[in-house]
Amino acid sequence: MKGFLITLEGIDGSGKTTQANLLYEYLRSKGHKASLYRDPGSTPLAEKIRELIMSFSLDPITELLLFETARSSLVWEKILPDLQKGNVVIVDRFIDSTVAYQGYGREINLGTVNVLNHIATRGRKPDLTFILHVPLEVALSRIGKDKTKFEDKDFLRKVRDAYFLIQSSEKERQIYLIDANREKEEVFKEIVKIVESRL
Ligand SMILES: Nc1ncnc2c1ncn2[C@@H]1O[C@H](COP(=O)(O)OP(=O)(O)O)[C@@H](O)[C@H]1O
Ligand SMILES: Cc1cn([C@H]2C[C@H](O)[C@@H](COP(=O)(O)OP(=O)(O)O)O2)c(=O)[nH]c1=O
Repeated sequence: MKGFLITLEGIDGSGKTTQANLLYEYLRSKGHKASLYRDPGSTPLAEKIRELIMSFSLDPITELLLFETARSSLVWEKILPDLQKGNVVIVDRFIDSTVAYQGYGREINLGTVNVLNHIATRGRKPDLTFILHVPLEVALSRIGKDKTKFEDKDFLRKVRDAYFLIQSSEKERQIYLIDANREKEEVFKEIVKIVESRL
């Protein structure tokens, strides 16, 4: 399989974007061809869809389909071509977010979520996934006052538990649970060690 796909997952405020940026800069400094994307987003269409998702109150299925449409655009326009070129592709959120937020969080049938994830990604699974774990109170204090519709404590508790279930059930994948309630540099050291052992 060409290229290497790394995804960062975890509840809002767990530090994914911070670690994704650090990893991208690190890999480039080591001479790797690397790409950094966010899901939903990173194509003109997916960025528009991101705005729609965040600004409308949506029923769960419409929300699910919008996330999957954005992902399809990102996978087709960016991720698959970059992997084909042999890049290390880092994505801030991916399929596990949909299982956690729409599957467990919004209680949509998991089979439906998995089928749509498979269609949107053309079956390309991540080669390595980090789930960043922080206590809910820490995540909420990092987010601050400007909370989105996904950043309610009870909802995030369900999402947090879902990530634990994903990590313990998807045995055929490389999924690492990372204690992200530490200094950014400490968290990053652990991530880099794992990435280097896999590349
Ligand atoms: N290890 C950390 N310790 C303390 N604050 C952090 C840490 N990692 C990230 N932050 C801060 O928490 C906030 C959310 O981080 P971010 O990386 O955007 O998380 P996410 O992408 O998971 O929502 C930001 O203000 C960021 O600077
Ligand atoms: C990718 C994805 C994100 N989301 C949610 C999680 C986030 O609250 C929101 C926007 O993502 P994002 O801004 O990347 O999250 P964060 O606040 O952690 O930086 O979309 C889903 O509900 N399902 C999905 O499939």
